[in-house]
Amino acid sequence: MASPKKKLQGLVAATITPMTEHGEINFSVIGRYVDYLVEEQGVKNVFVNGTTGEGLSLSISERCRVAEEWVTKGRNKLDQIVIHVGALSLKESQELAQHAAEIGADGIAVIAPFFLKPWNKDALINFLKEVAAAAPALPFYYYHIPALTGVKIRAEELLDGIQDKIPSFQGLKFSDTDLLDFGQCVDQNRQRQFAFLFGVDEQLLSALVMGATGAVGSTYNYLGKKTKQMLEAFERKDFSSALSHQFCIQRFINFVVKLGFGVSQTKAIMTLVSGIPMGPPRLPLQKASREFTDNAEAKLKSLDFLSCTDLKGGDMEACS
Ligand SMILES: CC(=O)N[C@H](C=O)[C@@H](O)[C@H](O)[C@H](O)CO
Ligand SMILES: CC(=O)C(=O)O
Repeated sequence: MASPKKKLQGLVAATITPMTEHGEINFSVIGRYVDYLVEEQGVKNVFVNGTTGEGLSLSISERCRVAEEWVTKGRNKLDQIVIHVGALSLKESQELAQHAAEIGADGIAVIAPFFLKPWNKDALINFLKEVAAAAPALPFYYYHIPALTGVKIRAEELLDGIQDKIPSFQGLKFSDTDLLDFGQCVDQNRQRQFAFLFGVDEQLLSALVMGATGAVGSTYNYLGKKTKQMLEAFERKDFSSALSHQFCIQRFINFVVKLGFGVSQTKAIMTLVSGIPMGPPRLPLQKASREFTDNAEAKLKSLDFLSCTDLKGGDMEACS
């Protein structure tokens, strides 16, 4: 059985894949990106080539090169680097898993194949098992994101007996709002040392109550520090501060969701907050509009998520 050096816990940033204006991957800024996460956001775990990283929009060789760059630049700086290796083709997924093992990644994660879909638990488990077997020494995480894959097999059902089939199974990344399903994953696996990583950043506090051991999300790229304050308040059982922090984060996410929020917008926000050019997304996604970026910037400033000198105290709505 694969045994991670340390259980994956706390915040995990779902990394953005930086691109040039011409749509090529901008490998040159990944080193700076690692330093920014560690030094400015206090985030030391990353989830590479997932939804936010446009993993499914990259070629296999690009995915390998991105993974290599994170592993190289993250060495001695990051705690854990998990590579998403899900693909529609089992062969490609296995190739990516093997590659992740070769370069020394700390774990692999896989989504359900989403074009020709597994229609029941056994079909999905069989697919996942074959991918995991290509990198048997690497901790394996199932990435549950039914709204995007269309595969609605409940995580609770999938986890039942999963280690018998996939000995390297170490945890779940749960990107859904069904807290009954999530809570039952935790409740039914109490004896096992699984990582339960929640993936809906605006609802993380509810998932912590249900037993989440960590979180993977796009907003931890730029709200990592803020979210850590919430985790710390929760740890010390100061639930009223934890709730204030969650509401503060919600005010921002609610604002951008109403404007239309996705990977393109995440790239624009991260460029603003970190100063590192993340560039446009790759087609079929389209670049966030100037209007979006201006509105997001004003909101970030008023919530004090972005240092600013041009706002008067009266215009601020910063939370403690
Ligand atoms: C669909 C999607 O990309 N979900 C992300 C991770 O799973 C989240 O981090 C969201 O971006 C975040 O919760 C904001 O809605
Ligand atoms: C949010 C997340 O986990 C992803 O981008 O894959």
